[in-house]
Amino acid sequence: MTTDDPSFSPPSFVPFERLCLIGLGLIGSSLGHATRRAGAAREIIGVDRHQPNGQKALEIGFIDTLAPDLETAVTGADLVILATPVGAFDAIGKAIGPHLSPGAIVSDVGSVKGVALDVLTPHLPAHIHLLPAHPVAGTENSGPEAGFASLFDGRWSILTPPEGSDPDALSRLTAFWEQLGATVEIMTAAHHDLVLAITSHIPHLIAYNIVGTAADLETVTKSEVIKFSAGGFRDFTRIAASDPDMWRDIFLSNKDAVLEMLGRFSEDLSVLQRAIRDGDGATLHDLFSRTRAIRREIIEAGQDAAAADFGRRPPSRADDSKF
Ligand SMILES: NC(=O)C1=CN([C@@H]2O[C@H](COP(=O)(O)OP(=O)(O)OC[C@H]3O[C@@H](n4cnc5c(N)ncnc54)[C@H](O)[C@@H]3O)[C@@H](O)[C@H]2O)C=CC1
Ligand SMILES: O=C(O)C(=O)Cc1ccc(O)cc1
Repeated sequence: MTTDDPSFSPPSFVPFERLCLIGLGLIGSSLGHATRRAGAAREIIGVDRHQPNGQKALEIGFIDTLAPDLETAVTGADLVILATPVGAFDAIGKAIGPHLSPGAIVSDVGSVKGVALDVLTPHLPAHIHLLPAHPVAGTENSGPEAGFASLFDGRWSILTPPEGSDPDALSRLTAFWEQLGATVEIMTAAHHDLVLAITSHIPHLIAYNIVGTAADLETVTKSEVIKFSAGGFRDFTRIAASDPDMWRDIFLSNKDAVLEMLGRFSEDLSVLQRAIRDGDGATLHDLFSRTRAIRREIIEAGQDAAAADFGRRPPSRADDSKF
């Protein structure tokens, strides 16, 4: 755990009795596999709106029981994790609120954290510990068959506890993520959403846009785009293959931070546009040299930006003063 708050006690590992996973796709299934591997919960209950995904989860075996509905799923659970697109959180919070066990921890894995606090808080009784989380680990794939136990190994899991959160509950959730292989970082939801807007959300928007632009060109055929796609474009197509529901919800719920970062991005893009128009090679070369140095720093710190290594934490803390 990396936190400056002196009120936290070092996490000790006590497995949860009953983990409830709401949403059994890529992240829900990875949570199930990783929890089993670590022995971090004695029992795993799953529920999914899409019946075939629930059945598949049982068949693969990363849950013990498939609940017929949300109310049954959360009954008796001491840890409930929402692993659905963030747009579903409001309705789920409303449905589970009255059925949660006293003292249960409610968490999530959503890619936007302000929304988790805003929409879940009003639905939860005072005895519930709401502790939102975001594992910075994933792939472009979806569904229960896409998950795997090592997804969180060596990755960051960012926790965004609201002010006044119970230190023991926070300590237990921290220990849980550490058992799953992640390193926990604690920050405010607002700061998380700003940082992830530039490191994850805008890159996805750029990928969706560039692949869309290429697909819509009149003078270049789609088969030419496929045939001659160079490495850079292929990387964009991987990211642009990410789940449409999930990413629609991310952009709609992190609107302010994404628009703020998009404004900066557009300004910088205009500078490049002007440099190209003016034949200003020095400006282009200066930027490309600076960005090449950043890539080298990431690699030296052990954070290879290759797809499979997205979000992997460095072996020692990287100097993040430049980011
Ligand atoms: N895909 C990724 O790489 C990462 C995703 N996340 C976050 O994790 C969450 C889940 O994403 P994935 O697992 O990738 O999505 P996914 O599409 O693989 O799985 C989502 C599952 O939730 C189910 N679901 C949707 N609405 C539901 C509802 N109202 N009640 C019950 N089940 C419902 C779907 O049927 C599906 O099985 C999202 O909030 C996303 O922002 C976080 C880190 C990485
Ligand atoms: O596959 C990739 O490149 C990703 O970016 C995965 C990812 C998607 C969403 C997140 O909130 C965190 C990680």
